[in-house]
Amino acid sequence: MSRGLSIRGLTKRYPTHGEGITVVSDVSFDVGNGEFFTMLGPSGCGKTTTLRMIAGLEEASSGAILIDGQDTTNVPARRRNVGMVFQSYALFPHLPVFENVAYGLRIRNLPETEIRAKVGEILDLLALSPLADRLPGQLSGGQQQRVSIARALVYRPPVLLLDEPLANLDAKLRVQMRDEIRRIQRALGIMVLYVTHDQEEAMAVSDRIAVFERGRVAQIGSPTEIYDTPASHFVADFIGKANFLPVRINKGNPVSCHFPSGNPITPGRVIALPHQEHKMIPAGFDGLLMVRPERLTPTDGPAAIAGRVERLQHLGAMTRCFVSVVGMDCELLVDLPRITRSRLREGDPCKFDVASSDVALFSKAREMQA
Ligand SMILES: Nc1ncnc2c1ncn2[C@@H]1O[C@H](COP(=O)(O)OP(=O)(O)OP(=O)(O)O)[C@@H](O)[C@H]1O
Repeated sequence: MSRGLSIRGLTKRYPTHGEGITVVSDVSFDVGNGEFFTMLGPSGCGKTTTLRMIAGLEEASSGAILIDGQDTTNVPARRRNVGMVFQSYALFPHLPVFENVAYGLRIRNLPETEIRAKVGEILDLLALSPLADRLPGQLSGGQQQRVSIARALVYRPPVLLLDEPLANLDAKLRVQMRDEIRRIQRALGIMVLYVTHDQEEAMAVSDRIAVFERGRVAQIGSPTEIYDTPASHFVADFIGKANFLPVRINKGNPVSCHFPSGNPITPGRVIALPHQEHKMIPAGFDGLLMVRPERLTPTDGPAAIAGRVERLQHLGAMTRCFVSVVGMDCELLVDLPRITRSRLREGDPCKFDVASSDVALFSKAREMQA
């Protein structure tokens, strides 16, 4: 029997006047016990709908949801043994913290001693014990969200589902709380399925991420895999910062092209090019070279890219340079560690180099069609 969660071909269609709309399309992934798995994507791409189908709050149009090998696709929400935390905390305003957390255990008629022990333990874990007698209205947003997490965890569900749990918190608290959620997940060794549209948050907490694009999974991988080897233009653009330079592709194997400066390069990765399987790319085909801003290094020697520093942004540990590329109508982002920034001034000509292993080539035509 396979352990963990298995999603197979999950699809959700809503009937509308015409043919209906498909908001989740053939989504499949596996999540292991104890894994922190995040569904990431822009607003409206189907993350919440997928999570709600896993929770049993939304009926799947087709596909299957298996927990520890058991098909739970048609099991009602209350019998699924998953905990769910929503963006809105949904606490009972008239009940103190302790009773908010104890509520679900009370309606299940657990003995009082057991309730006290279970609630006490989870309040300790979330550092909420000193606040046990307060009403939700007397708590900060972050504390209220911790109570709602405690309430979901008190049953010790093997799967915890979190839908944008930090959306209502300010930036600093969001960072604190995401680390807290990760700590609790590790301490309890439970599986967490997390939904966010914030790529930095996803990168910071997840073991693996599924990037969603218009109802489909565009890529699944560890944060490093997704950042270093994005599977498509969409993923490269959505995760972190990326420069895309239009280039003409040379015919040949391996595929090569030229930087705007005229320097040839054989990209470390070639992604989604037509005819790629035959290794015969039509000469003169348009492509996009992708390079991350921190992979560009200033040089005095022969350079891949020549330009002019238009603007410098000092961001503390690093400096972000906005560079206009010679002979091209495009702006390049270059992130430099603070230590090297003194070499560049606004208005100066500048040259940058990049290793071929740090360059990926995408098909421009195909991305335009998508
Ligand atoms: N009852 C419904 N009928 C028709 N379309 C719906 C219904 N519920 C949701 N949708 C549509 O399904 C799509 C996916 O919604 P969903 O909430 O899953 O996206 P999301 O990725 O979680 O976005 P967000 O981050 O904004 O919550 C959206 O385009 C939404 O408008």
